Amino acid sequence: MRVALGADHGGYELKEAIRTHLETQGIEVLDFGTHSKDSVDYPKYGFAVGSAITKGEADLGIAVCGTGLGISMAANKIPGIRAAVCSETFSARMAREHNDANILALGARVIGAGLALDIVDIFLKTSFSGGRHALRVSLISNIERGEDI
Ligand SMILES: O=C[C@H](O)[C@H](O)[C@H](O)COP(=O)(O)O
Repeated sequence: MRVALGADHGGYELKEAIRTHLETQGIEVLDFGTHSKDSVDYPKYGFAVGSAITKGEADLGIAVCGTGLGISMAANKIPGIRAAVCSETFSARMAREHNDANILALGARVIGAGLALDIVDIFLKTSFSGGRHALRVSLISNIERGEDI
């Protein structure tokens, strides 16, 4: 599995912890920055993570900012991206099982690193369950294409 990782300055330290956590498990990480605590603009990093997925360079993504909100909003503007902000493990599991989310967004100013790493593990190990949920996800794609559903 290849995981695209990105963060702004608010998420930098958590991103570093996530990268170490994933690499320790032998998971390939594509780190799109940022690489310091200097102030940067979160849309660039949400775009980088989302683009890596839609280009097929990564299977899933993890995007971190202060709240997870701005970076997920930016990523969700890319057709085919379904970024979910999760602050607990149940939502992370459902984001994959029901919504086929391809980016996990985390708020480094919202939750601690211990919980964040549990959320990451659950997000990455859970598969989309398909079935009735596949139709619903396809309806989201229809909206992206400007179709009336
Ligand atoms: O949704 C946006 C993120 O939470 C940003 O990390 C946050 O807005 C950055 O704020 P500041 O520039 O005050 O560190």
